Amino acid sequence: MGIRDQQLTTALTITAVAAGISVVAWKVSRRGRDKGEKQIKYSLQYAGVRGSLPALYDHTLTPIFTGESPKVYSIGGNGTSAAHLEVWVLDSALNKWEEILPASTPDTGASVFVKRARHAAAGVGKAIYVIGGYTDKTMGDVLKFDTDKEQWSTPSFLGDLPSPRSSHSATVVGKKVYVFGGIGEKAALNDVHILDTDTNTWSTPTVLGEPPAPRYSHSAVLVNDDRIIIYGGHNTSALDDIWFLEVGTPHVKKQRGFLQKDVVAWSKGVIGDSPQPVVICGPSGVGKGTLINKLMKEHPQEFGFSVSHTTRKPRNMEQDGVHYHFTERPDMEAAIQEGKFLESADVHGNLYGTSIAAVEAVADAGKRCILDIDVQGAELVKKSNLNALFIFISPPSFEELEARLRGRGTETEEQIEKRLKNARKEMERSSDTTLFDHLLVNDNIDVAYEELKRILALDTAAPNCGEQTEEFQPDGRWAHSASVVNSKVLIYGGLKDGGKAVDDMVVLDTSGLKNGAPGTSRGLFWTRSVPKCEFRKYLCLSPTLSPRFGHRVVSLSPTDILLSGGFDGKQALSDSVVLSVEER
Ligand SMILES: Nc1ncnc2c1ncn2[C@@H]1O[C@H](COP(=O)(O)OP(=O)(O)OP(=O)(O)O)[C@@H](O)[C@H]1O
Ligand SMILES: Nc1nc2c(ncn2[C@@H]2O[C@H](COP(=O)(O)O)[C@@H](O)[C@H]2O)c(=O)[nH]1
Repeated sequence: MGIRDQQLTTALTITAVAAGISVVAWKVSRRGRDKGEKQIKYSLQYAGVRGSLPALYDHTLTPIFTGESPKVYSIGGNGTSAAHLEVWVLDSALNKWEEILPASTPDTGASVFVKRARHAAAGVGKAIYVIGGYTDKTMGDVLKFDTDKEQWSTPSFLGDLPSPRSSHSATVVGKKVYVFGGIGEKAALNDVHILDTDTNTWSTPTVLGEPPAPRYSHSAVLVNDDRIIIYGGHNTSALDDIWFLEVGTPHVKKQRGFLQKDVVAWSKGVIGDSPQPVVICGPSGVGKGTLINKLMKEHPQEFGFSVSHTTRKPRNMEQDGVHYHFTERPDMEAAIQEGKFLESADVHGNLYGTSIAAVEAVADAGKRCILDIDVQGAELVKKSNLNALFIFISPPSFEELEARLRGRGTETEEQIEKRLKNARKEMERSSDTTLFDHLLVNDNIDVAYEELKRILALDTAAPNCGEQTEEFQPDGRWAHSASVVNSKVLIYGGLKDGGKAVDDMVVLDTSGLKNGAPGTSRGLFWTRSVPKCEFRKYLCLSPTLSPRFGHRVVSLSPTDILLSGGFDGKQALSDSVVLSVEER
């Protein structure tokens, strides 16, 4: 089969080394949902050197699962020596690397592989798709490697292939491969392409939301099985932003059904929790606005009002942008079609709605968002990913409601009649505990206000702030690696501005992930993984694991990560190391 054995060094095995080498533990505490200290501890254990590849970087590592332990294929890359840079395989059960000399294809009589680096590779079933890359020019071809036959082919695809690019990402979700970004022939890219390996078709989906800036040498890994987390990369400088490309979230599935097209959605990652929003509902004239005004006046730093859009005309004292964004129906309908609204409804003959931007603005100010919306809107928010607290305000009697509405003197008789009619329907929902968490009767305003404050203070589900006791924001980096263990994204090495290779690991904790498209993805936390000295001590068991970039990682199991190769600034590296990550 053309496999040439390479002499391998297997001086250390996983069990031999892992035993007894307690390496590092680190702790991050934060104030959050539990209002106490939350500790995240890992210990990383050096697990063994598993043979050696040629010294190389900017290659790809692709796992193919045939049994319990995968085979990992290293393809292409740059190396100190130009030879032996086609395909290598690590049989993780046998613990050894072997070079594969791919079988020739009948039409060419030779392997169709064209030497390349900074390409992307995606393993689906037993096939590996190699997309683009760079030799002496940027490449746009797509090759397929059959791991059973150990043979390359150049498949004919339907649809348009991604434009030539290198240092892009290709992430496998089911049988689809999502290609993002990279650097093209002229500039960095931020486009998304999908390869459906079932139909051999390339397509460009409808992309919802604001995309990240163009970038290359970023990392892309799948989290929650339904979104790809993109971190860092380079454009004109090292990037430190976090993005989610949602490919199978409920929002994306809903939009797919609605638009009858393939849809993906961008959501920007935000560090820290935002306080739980509060939805205040109740019939017109019950006193929602009066209660909210009191709350905002007494706690201006804690609460922020979500300024709705409406097609209703302004009342005397109402200011545009403060009480409402007063708008024309066609404009508002167009914005709703563009997906800019969290909810919208026809209320008493006018269109009202909460824009995503209105809620984001309050959350960005670190305040707890108050939404004053009708029951239809509350139902839609309930179905969204806002995770709000729902309060229904009820009048002591229908007569009192009518008296308040008339006493306010802001509506015509016709409008009052309409609002009272709708009030009866809304009141029927007041005790629906599937929708509302609290029912508050506004009889005496001072008593009702105290009750509202009690509800808000007693809501233990609501984090009071997103503050981390250990504030930490890593510098941007590119040509790093990322892998996921238990919702934690382990980011290792890479380059920082100034062009220096680094050897630190930072961890992005996504276990508290909230919200998402069509808004931001909140609840992320950075943790400083391993104190550097400890990590070095740990690493000194493997003297060759030095600062590096252009290395590659791949998950061998839910807890074991294989890291191989890279460039330390002077030379290509040939080591392969398994990090065994234990969370306690
Ligand atoms: N507990 C109360 N006792 C007596 N009057 C009240 C009480 N609460 C509010 N009001 C009065 O009732 C009227 C309606 O209140 P408000 O405008 O706050 O209602 P709302 O629920 O916000 O109405 P809408 O949904 O139409 O905006 C106002 O004149 C207000 O001063
Ligand atoms: N579904 C939504 N309902 C909203 C929104 N903003 C306000 N409202 C509700 O409309 C009525 C009437 O308000 P008014 O200011 O004309 O008296 C009231 O019940 C509000 O709760 C919204 O964005 N979405």
